Amino acid sequence: MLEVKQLSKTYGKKRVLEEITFSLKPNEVTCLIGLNGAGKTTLMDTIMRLTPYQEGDILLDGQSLTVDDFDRLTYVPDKNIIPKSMTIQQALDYHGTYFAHFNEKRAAELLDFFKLEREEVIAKMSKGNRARANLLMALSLESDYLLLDEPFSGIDILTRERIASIFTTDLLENRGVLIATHEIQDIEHLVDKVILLDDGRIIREFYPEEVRLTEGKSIVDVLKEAHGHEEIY
Ligand SMILES: Nc1ncnc2c1ncn2[C@@H]1O[C@H](COP(=O)(O)OP(=O)(O)OP(=O)(O)O)[C@@H](O)[C@H]1O
Repeated sequence: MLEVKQLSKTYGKKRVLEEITFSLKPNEVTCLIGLNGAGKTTLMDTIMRLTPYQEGDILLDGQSLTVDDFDRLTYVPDKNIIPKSMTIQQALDYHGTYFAHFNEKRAAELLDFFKLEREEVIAKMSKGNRARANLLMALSLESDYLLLDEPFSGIDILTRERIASIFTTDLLENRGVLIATHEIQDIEHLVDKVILLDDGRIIREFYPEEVRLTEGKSIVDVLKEAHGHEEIY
């Protein structure tokens, strides 16, 4: 289990994460939602130690996360992670050379799933195909937890559906997934747990299936309600 405990972070004098506590379990898809600037990317960057934090702890299976643990976590940030001059094949070779936990068989399955060609050059690909290529590289690495920041941003509905459908295949095995997205409707049916961030704080953590059954509300309803916009949005 990956646990974030009482995590607080400031940028200069501004506190952007405030006593964040939650956990990710294997086999569970957790969706991180919140309006622009709520702190979703900062939280992911902080977990991955791309930016320092001031208070709190991040634990993996009960022990504080160390640099040796980072091959158990894969992060797909909200930007292209592959040098644009590379072909898909070159990027796969690069990953195979530098990451001991690269799984070539998995990469071949994902190429097929995402309908990508090995000779395609990243620079010449559409945004949607680049998003698929990023996921291809990330998911070809064996890891226990997957952190995805806005994997659907700027991507057409069919490509979004194709990407989202990866969660229903066994290509993810039993990873714990944290996914930050504004495209909530695309993954509503796949999400086990939701964390609602507002201004650096968790203001609600819930199981959408439970909320649907007991309150008749969707994830978007809960988000709108939290911000007092039941009628508009
Ligand atoms: N490098 C930085 N320096 C200073 N402040 C920053 C920096 N990065 C982010 N922030 C601030 O931290 C807060 C959280 O930003 P963050 O990008 O994490 O939000 P987000 O929820 O991911 O937003 P979005 O949905 O727009 O991607 C914002 O107030 C933002 O201005």
